[in-house]
Amino acid sequence: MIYTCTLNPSLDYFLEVNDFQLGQLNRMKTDKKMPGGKGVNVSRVLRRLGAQSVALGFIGGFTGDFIRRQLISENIDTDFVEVDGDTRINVKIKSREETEINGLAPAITDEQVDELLLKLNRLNDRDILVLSGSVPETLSADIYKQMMQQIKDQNVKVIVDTSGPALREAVAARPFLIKPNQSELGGLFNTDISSIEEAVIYAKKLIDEGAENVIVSMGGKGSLLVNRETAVYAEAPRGEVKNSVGAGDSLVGGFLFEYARNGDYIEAFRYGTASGSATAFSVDLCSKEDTEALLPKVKIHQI
Ligand SMILES: Nc1ncnc2c1ncn2[C@@H]1O[C@H](COP(=O)(O)OP(=O)(O)OP(=O)(O)O)[C@@H](O)[C@H]1O
Ligand SMILES: O=P(O)(O)OC[C@@]1(O)O[C@H](CO)[C@@H](O)[C@@H]1O
Repeated sequence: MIYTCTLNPSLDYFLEVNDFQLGQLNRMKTDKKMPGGKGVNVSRVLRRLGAQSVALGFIGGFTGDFIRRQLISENIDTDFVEVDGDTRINVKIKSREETEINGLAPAITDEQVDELLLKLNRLNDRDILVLSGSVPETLSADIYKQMMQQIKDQNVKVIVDTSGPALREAVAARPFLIKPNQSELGGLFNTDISSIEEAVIYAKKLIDEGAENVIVSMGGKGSLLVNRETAVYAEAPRGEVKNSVGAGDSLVGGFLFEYARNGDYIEAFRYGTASGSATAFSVDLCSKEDTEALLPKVKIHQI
């Protein structure tokens, strides 16, 4: 089974404004509320592609209820820990440019953390655990590392998609896969990464620090897969971008879906890149049909 864990999920409030003006009254053209947070998106992508998963993490309040109800309506299993405050609302403004304002997490107690950690005891070597998204302010930045250390003898494959100190700490616990985007990768080394060659150099440093596979997502430029054996670049297909929120989560979901199906890294990488692009070209997350139509357009280059 694939488990996704979202410590900081969100109700994503998407709104479209014709010509967004800072400091003015703007009126919306359209709006939409969606369950969000990186692990939640991975679960939704997996479902759309045809795979089951269990969504773990913390939810609370009316926004948390909304997320749970939406996931259940999409036939996604949930096993969240309830917290007292409301799950945050993240605002995604689409105008000439995309602007995001992500909210603050509700407080989480030590008992609630223990309740989540207890759920990990049931995982075994046939399971995959996706630890995705930011760490709530009230939790320790090394929480992902702690979770991985707790289950290290259960031989679970762990994927980590986060940034900053939480990612740096998690790398030391030897994840199967990490997926920083270009700026998150640069952020780990206090540098700006501007080329594929530079991204390979820094991805290799993360392999030396403990990650087994590193996928660097680079928006419209595509993505990079680096491990001890290979370094490959996938050129993303071109198309009209409708909403890039969740493109990175779709890359993770698509990779996992195909990897769980046939165990081939390169084909999984191609599928993930196509899923990311299919999401960027859709209003919601990718569909299986759109993803598979893009597969032949993802060009893989050995580096
Ligand atoms: N403009 C685009 N055109 C084509 N493909 C895209 C575009 N933007 C994203 N993608 C696809 O989606 C993948 C992931 O995108 P990106 O690097 O933006 O992830 P991210 O920054 O983690 O996104 P998010 O945090 O919103 O989920 C890319 O590797 C690419 O395959
Ligand atoms: O604040 P975080 O946890 O880093 O990111 C949260 C978020 O921006 O990421 C998802 C897209 O990847 C959205 O659904 C959600 O709003």
